[in-house]
Amino acid sequence: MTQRIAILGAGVMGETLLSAILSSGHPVSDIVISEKRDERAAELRDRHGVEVTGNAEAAAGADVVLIVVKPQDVGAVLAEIAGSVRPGATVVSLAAGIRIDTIASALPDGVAVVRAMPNTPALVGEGMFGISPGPGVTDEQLAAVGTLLESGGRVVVVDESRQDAVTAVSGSGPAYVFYLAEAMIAGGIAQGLDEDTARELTTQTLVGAAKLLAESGDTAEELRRRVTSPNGTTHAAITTFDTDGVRDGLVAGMAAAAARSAELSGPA
Ligand SMILES: NC(=O)C1=CN([C@@H]2O[C@H](COP(=O)(O)OP(=O)(O)OC[C@H]3O[C@@H](n4cnc5c(N)ncnc54)[C@H](O)[C@@H]3O)[C@@H](O)[C@H]2O)C=CC1
Ligand SMILES: O=C(O)[C@@H]1CCC=N1
Repeated sequence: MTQRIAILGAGVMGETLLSAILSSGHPVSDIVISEKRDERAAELRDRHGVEVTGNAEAAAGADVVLIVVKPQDVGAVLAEIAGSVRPGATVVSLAAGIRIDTIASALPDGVAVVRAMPNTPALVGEGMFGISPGPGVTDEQLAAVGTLLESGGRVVVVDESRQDAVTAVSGSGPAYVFYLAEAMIAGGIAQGLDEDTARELTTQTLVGAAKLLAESGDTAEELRRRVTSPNGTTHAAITTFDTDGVRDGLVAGMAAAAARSAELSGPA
C-alpha cells in the first residue's frame, strides 16, 4: 500500500529526510512538505519537484506525518494539525527533547505517536535513528516508520527513557566527529601541511577508521591498540590526550548534551 507522507518543516533535517525517502524510490507524488519560510519552500519545490502546502493541509492527507521543526516550534505545529490529522495516521516527531505524552496530548485519540532521533549522515544514507513508540502504537505502525527511516540509514528501537542518551551519542554525534576533523586539519596545518592535503589525509583517515570499526568486528579499543606501537608516535599522542583530559572532556560534553535534551523535555 502506498503511504502518503507529510514532512512539516523543511530545514536541514527535513530536506535530509525528503532526499533519503525519495532516493529509496518513494514517488514524489506521495510526499508533501510544509515550510514556514517561503523562499526555502520554493527552493525545495524547485530542487525536488515536491508539493508544498500548509501544515494542516499536509497533515490531512497523510498516513505518516514527520514533524521536523525546532523543538520550540513543535507546539505551534501540533496546534495547527490537531484538527486535520487522520485517526489511524502516525505522527513521528524528530524534535530533540519533545516527549511522546506532550505530542499525544495535543492530538486526537487514535493518532499513533512515535518519537525519533535522527542524525545528519542520513543525507548520504548512513544515518542513525533511535525510535520510540508511544502507547498503543502497533508493531505494524512501528515497522512502517522503521522502514521509512531506513531509507536514510539504520534504525534502532529504544525505550523513550533512553532518548536523551541517544541524542547525546548519535543525534549530536556527527558534530563531535566534525569537531575532531577540524582539530586534525588544524593540527596538520600546524605541522606544515597545506590545507588541502591536511583535509584529504584527515577525511580519508576518518572514513577508513569508521569502516574498519563497522566491518572488522573488533572493538574500538582493540583497533586503537593495533595502531599504537610501544613508545611510538601514537602512544605519544594518546598520552597527551589523556593528560589534557580529551576523553574526559568528550564524556562530560555528552553528559551536557543529554542534560540539555532532558531540559528541553521540561518536567516529567
Ligand atoms: N540537524 C540535526 O543534526 C538534527 C536535528 N534534529 C531535530 O530536527 C529538528 C529540525 O532541526 P533542523 O532541521 O536542524 O532545523 P532547521 O531550523 O534547519 O529547520 C527547521 C525548519 O522548520 C521551519 N519551520 C519553523 N516553524 C514552522 C512551522 N510552524 N511550520 C512549518 N515550518 C516551520 C523553519 O523555517 C525551518 O526551515 C529539530 O527539532 C532538531 O531537534 C534532530 C537530530 C539531528
Ligand atoms: O543540537 C541539537 O539540538 C539537535 C539535536 C541533535 C542534533 N542536533
